[in-house]
Amino acid sequence: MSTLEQDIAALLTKVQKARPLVHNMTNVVVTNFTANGLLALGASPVMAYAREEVADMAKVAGALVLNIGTLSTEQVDAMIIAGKSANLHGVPVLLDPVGVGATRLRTEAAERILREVKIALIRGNASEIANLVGEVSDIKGVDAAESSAEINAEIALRASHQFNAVVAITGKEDVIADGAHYRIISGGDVLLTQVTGAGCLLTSVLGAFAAVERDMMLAGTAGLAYYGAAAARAAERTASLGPGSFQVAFLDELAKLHPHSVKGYATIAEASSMAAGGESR
Ligand SMILES: Nc1ncnc2c1ncn2[C@@H]1O[C@H](COP(=O)(O)OP(=O)(O)OP(=O)(O)O)[C@@H](O)[C@H]1O
Ligand SMILES: Cc1ncsc1CCO
Ligand SMILES: [Mg+2]
Repeated sequence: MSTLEQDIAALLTKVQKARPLVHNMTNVVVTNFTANGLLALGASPVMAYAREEVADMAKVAGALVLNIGTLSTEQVDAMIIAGKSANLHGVPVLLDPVGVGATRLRTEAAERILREVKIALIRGNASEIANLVGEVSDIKGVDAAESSAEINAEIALRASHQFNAVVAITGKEDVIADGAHYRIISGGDVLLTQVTGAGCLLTSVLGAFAAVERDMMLAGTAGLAYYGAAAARAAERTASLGPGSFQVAFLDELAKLHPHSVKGYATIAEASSMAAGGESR
C-alpha cells in the first residue's frame, strides 16, 4: 500500500474505534438518513438546533456540520452560535452550502457563515461551490449542473484560497483541494444521485473523519474514498434492483467498511495546483 493508502486506512480504524460525536445542524429532508449513515460508519450522530443549547453541544462534539438545505434565518443565527463555540474549543466545522446560488437567502446565509465562523472544510456539488466563489453556474433547486473534474479542481482551488479552507466538490468524480494541491477521487455510483441526501450524509461522514484527523485534506480524502467505495460495493449488488434497494445496501456497506475496502472500488489521483501543470504523481 502507498503511504496515502496506509494513512486513510488508519483513519477509518480511528473513526471506528473513537466513535466520534458529530453534531449536525442539517436539513429536514436528510436528518434520519444522516443519523443512520453516521451510525453505520461507526460514528455517533446528534442533531441539535436550539440556540439555547447549540454552543454546549458543539463544544463537546468531535465535529460540527452546518447544512443550509432547509434554512431559516433563526436556524442560521443558531449555526453561528454553534460555529463560534466550536471555533473557540478547537472543534472542526464543516459547511454544506446546499442550494447556494438558487436563492438570495441561501447565498447570503453561506456568506454570513463563512464570514463569522472559521470553516475547516466545505463540501458541495459543482454548482454550489462555483456560486460560492462568484462564478455564475446553473443550479436547479439543490442539484448541480454538469461539470468536468478539471474545471471543478480549478474552482475548488480557488474556493480553498478564498475561504482558507479545504474544499471538496463532488459529482461523477470528486475533487478536494487545499489551496496548493488537489486530488481527484473516483468511485461512487450514479445511483447516489437517486438517493436524496447522499451529498448531505457525505458532508457529515467527512465530519466524522475530521473529528479524528486535524489534516483536513487527509480527513477529506479518506472520507470521500471510503464513501465512494461503499457506494460502488452497494451498486455491484443492487444496481439492477433500483434506488430503494441500493440505499439499504449502501448503509450496509458503510457498516461493513474495513481498511482495505477502497481497493478496486475507488481511486485517488494526486496533483499539484493547475498553475504547476496539474501533473499526476
Ligand atoms: N454521476 C455520478 N457517478 C458516481 N457517483 C456520483 C455521481 N454523481 C454524484 N456522485 C456521488 O454522490 C455523492 C453525493 O454527491 P453529489 O455531488 O451528488 O451531492 P449533492 O448534489 O450535494 O447531493 P444531495 O443534495 O442529494 O445531498 C458523492 O459521493 C459523489 O461522488
Ligand atoms: C431535496 C432537498 N431540498 C432541500 S435540502 C434537500 C436534500 C438534498 O440536499
Ligand atoms: Mg447537496
